[in-house]
Amino acid sequence: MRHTGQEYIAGVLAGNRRMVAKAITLVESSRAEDRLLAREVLAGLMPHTGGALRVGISGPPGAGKSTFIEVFGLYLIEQGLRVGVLAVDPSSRRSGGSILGDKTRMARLTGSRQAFIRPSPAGESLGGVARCTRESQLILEAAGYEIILIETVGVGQSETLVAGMVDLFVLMALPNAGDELQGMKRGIMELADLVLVNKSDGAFVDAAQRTAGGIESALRLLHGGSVGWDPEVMTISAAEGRGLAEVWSLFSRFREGMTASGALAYKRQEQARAWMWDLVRDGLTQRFMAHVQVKDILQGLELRVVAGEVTAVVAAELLLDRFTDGGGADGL
Ligand SMILES: Nc1nc2c(ncn2[C@@H]2O[C@H](COP(=O)(O)OP(=O)(O)OP(=O)(O)O)[C@@H](O)[C@H]2O)c(=O)[nH]1
Repeated sequence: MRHTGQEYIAGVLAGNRRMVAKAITLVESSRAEDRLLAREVLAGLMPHTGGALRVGISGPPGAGKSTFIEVFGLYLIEQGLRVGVLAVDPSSRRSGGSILGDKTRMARLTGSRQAFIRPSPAGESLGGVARCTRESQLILEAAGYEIILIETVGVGQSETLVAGMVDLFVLMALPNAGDELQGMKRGIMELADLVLVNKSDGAFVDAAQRTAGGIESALRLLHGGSVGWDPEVMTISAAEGRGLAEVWSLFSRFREGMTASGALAYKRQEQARAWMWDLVRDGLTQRFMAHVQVKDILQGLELRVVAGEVTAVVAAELLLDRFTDGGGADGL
């Protein structure tokens, strides 16, 4: 049965898990009628959002992100909090599976009534995944989830997207004394508000300390992280559940400090502004590609550009003219 916008809104605000799941399915749909309904639902929920701490977690495969999210999520629940977990996983398109896709990986957290875990939507472009994740985040906030953890796998573009939708961005690293930055690109290190060197247990404790020291020096030179916050480095062991209270206390310190200084409000305002422009750009591209007059000549023109018969500049101008006045001089 199809629900009305009001039913979605009331269900989500009441924290009804089934309605939360359905509302996320709704925003994941790209059908025109679903988009219209999703817009109504999101507008109704909007005044009830913004209360959660939004955290992005990234790092190379095998760093222990899933293990950490499971134990940290359970720790937060013990503190009386409700936790939402989302993923931005561009690889889910190809493999069909995804981070979080396999629920056995976070079995205990998945089983908790205080947690809501949603894998990355499949079959979407990275921009599409980002849109769904942003909208799902709003739904979870309106439903009363107080901490939203957004996991992403380290492939560059997805980190930048996630960093653009969260308050605090965490990078997870492995103890590896020989290569303290572990091939992490400078641009990604610059996004980090906190670097967690995981697996600081057993034989890895010393290596983890050395890695943390190396990363600390690198961070000092980078001057990265959120405006108004100096990035920090900590060693933890997700497997042994060590460091969870310290991570939570850092999150709280981040939120309090950034709220008091106004930096968090400013960051969110700028994120909203950038999000709007992302949507305008995406929408324009979609409309451009679907424009009849543009479609008429697009393919042929592209081939002529590739063949060197028409310059890119002339071709682009011609296409844009067609788009804006539906005609344009065909002076080729
Ligand atoms: N020794 C040790 N092993 C850990 C720790 N955390 C995770 N692991 C192990 O490291 C492996 C990878 O952990 P995951 O949590 O799946 O890592 P991930 O970063 O989510 O990996 P991807 O989803 O592939 O990106 C698993 O075998 C974990 O059991 C830790 O703190 N100490």
